[in-house]
Amino acid sequence: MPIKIPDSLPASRILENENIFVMTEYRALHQDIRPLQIAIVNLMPKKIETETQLLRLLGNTPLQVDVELIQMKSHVSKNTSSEHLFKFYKTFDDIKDMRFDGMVITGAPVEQMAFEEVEYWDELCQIMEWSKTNVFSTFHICWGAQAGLYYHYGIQKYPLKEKMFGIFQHRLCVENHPITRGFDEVFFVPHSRHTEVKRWDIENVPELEILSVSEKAGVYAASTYNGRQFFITGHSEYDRDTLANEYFRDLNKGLPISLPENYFPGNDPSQTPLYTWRSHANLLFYNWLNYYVYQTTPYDLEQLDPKSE
Ligand SMILES: CC(=O)SCCNC(=O)CCNC(=O)[C@H](O)C(C)(C)COP(=O)(O)OP(=O)(O)OC[C@H]1O[C@@H](n2cnc3c(N)ncnc32)[C@H](O)[C@@H]1OP(=O)(O)O
Ligand SMILES: N[C@@H](CCO)C(=O)O
Repeated sequence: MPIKIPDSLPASRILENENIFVMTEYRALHQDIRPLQIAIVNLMPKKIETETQLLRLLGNTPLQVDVELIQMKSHVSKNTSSEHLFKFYKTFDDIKDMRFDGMVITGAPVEQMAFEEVEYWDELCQIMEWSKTNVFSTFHICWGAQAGLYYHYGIQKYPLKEKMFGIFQHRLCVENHPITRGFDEVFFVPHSRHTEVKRWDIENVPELEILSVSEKAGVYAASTYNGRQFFITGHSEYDRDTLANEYFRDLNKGLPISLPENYFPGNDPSQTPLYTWRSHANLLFYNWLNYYVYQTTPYDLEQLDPKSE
């Protein structure tokens, strides 16, 4: 939340230079407050698990958040019951005339096929196109980030020789960026993917800025300069045991899988994994919701400007 201090207090200028959010008294008096409208396009197979993970993070602010869960009309989910989807989810047709302050597009286990082979690709493209006019800021995760970078900017994904699997160390590329406010100089995030986007492909797009990288896991976070789109290649939302579940799943199926890096104490899979990315995840979602949604979205969503990429 912003701090309200007299304009002339020395801390005001210092904190403003650090991008710490300082609100003038005038703005504080005139700020209208309403619940934020957030859509979650849930493409993950185990949708209840993902809903819980994302809602835990989106619920960790003093802001009121109204959430719409969105499923794909053009895909029948194998791993989440139709009862659950019928009860709690809407489709794009139901929401296309609405506007949202924020939207999350999740990962999906379809990264090893071409985008165009994904059953719901056309529908997702429709949603991503619509997001330019009907959503203030869109937060893309893992395959969702690859899909967004490809759809909006023509950026390709490439297969990795070995699955990027584990908890990797990251560093910031931009000093005092509001989305990374309060982050430690190095921080840890889970990655679990067979493909990657290349740093130079993103650097070649003038609208995009790289915010964080990992020596081992590559680009972690990028955004448009105006903050209307964020692309996050890791899974900060994952629970303590999500990578363990993926590891044992593949092991039991006889699939080639290495131990997740930097995850089980002593690399012993019988040990409980150390949860080293939770504070990062909370801060990332908190900062997005506060700085790129709540403080900047129009009070009247009908006044939303189209995204200028
Ligand atoms: C790169 C990232 O974004 S990582 C994010 C993805 N991470 C995860 O999904 C982690 C958890 N997932 C899992 O543990 C596994 O995917 C499981 C256990 C849910 C299912 O694994 P499997 O038994 O190998 O495969 P299964 O055939 O059941 O599911 C594969 C998924 O891909 C979907 N899929 C397969 N082919 C296509 C296609 N052409 N178009 C769209 N979806 C497809 C399936 O429908 C299913 O997803 P759904 O449940 O949403 O319908
Ligand atoms: N995180 C995914 C990768 C596949 O897209 C899994 O392990 O299921």
